[in-house]
Amino acid sequence: MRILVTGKEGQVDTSLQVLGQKLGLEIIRIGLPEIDLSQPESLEPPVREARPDVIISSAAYTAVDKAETETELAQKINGDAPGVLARLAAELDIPILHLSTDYVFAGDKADAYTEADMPAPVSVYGKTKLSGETQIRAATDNHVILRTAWVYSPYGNNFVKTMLRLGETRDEVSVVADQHGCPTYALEIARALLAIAQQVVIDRDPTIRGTFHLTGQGETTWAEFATAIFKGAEKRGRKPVRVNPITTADYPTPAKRPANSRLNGDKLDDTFGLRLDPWPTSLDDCLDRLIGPKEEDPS
Ligand SMILES: NC(=O)C1=CN([C@@H]2O[C@H](COP(=O)(O)OP(=O)(O)OC[C@H]3O[C@@H](n4cnc5c(N)ncnc54)[C@H](OP(=O)(O)O)[C@@H]3O)[C@@H](O)[C@H]2O)C=CC1
Ligand SMILES: Cc1cn([C@H]2C[C@H](O)[C@@H](COP(=O)(O)OP(=O)(O)O[C@H]3O[C@@H](C)C(=O)[C@@H](O)[C@H]3O)O2)c(=O)[nH]c1=O
Repeated sequence: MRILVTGKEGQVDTSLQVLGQKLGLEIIRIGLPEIDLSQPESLEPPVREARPDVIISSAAYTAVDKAETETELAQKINGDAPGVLARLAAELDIPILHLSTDYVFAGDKADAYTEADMPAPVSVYGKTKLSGETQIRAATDNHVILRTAWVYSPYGNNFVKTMLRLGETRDEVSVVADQHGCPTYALEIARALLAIAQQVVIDRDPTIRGTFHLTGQGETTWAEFATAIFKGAEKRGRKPVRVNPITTADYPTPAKRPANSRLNGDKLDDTFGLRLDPWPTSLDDCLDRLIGPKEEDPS
């Protein structure tokens, strides 16, 4: 099976490459400089040439705060490029898997969001990602849109790596404690994407198409997540770092973020029999890869 993936240095595309190689799958990654999603038509030649069995649309403009001022660029990359990719998938009569985000939701719901809930993004990033979803749905029914959240991994940039970097020079870090979500490990996303890709390539059943939520099991806040990262790092020989829990108002940012962006993953489990590992289990694996194994307990 030939799997075309957009993105070359990102968290999910690298995880797909790492896992795909292990499983003996042919992963073809396309990205800068040969294609530039801000010029979506640049996708056409490499996609046609690759003749893939399935497309995974992973690349995106993910700088949430910068998107507030680079609105047009974010719209081209997150909104229009997935639309072009989906039209190409339709023309080639192949399925497209696309990653979207928890930030399509406003964050004012008390419970975890389901696929039946109405998106109402509060940031430019969220709005442009929602536009990508809409353009994909308009282009082809042969799609699987997977909304994920709070992605971390040994690759690219993410919150875990930011905390570890800050912890090198500080004894205390202030982190917001009133935003709730589900940290998700990119290698687990890759595992799910490859399993779903294999199913949709051989099975045209419309019930395994549509929109699904895909996050690590469990929920937390950024402050609790940071605490777990520093505890895990300490078990691997790093110095202790205290987390000072603060409110969103104490940490002003250009982009507004949802207070609650927890996603309910039941539909994915019911449809594909897939549940990702709990986030603390995946965080352990990520820290093993970033720092090394836990030190022996002397007792
Ligand atoms: N990160 C997160 O917390 C979350 C991510 N998602 C979604 O999951 C998907 C994967 O995210 P993740 O792997 O973390 O993203 P990353 O930011 O790690 O990677 C994004 C990839 O997109 C590429 N890219 C950006 N701009 C362009 C462009 N103009 N032309 C070609 N390629 C470009 C980047 O290339 P380069 O490195 O060269 O810039 C990089 O390979 C995205 O669709 C994202 O919206 C959803 C929820 C949470
Ligand atoms: C670095 C830092 C961040 N924060 C806050 C800011 C923010 O509210 C929260 C997370 O910060 P970040 O900027 O790392 O994360 P952010 O860019 O908001 O992450 C989002 O990325 C996009 C791509 C998504 O799709 C989302 O699911 C989500 O993962 O933590 C602190 O409170 N203290 C800190 O020292």
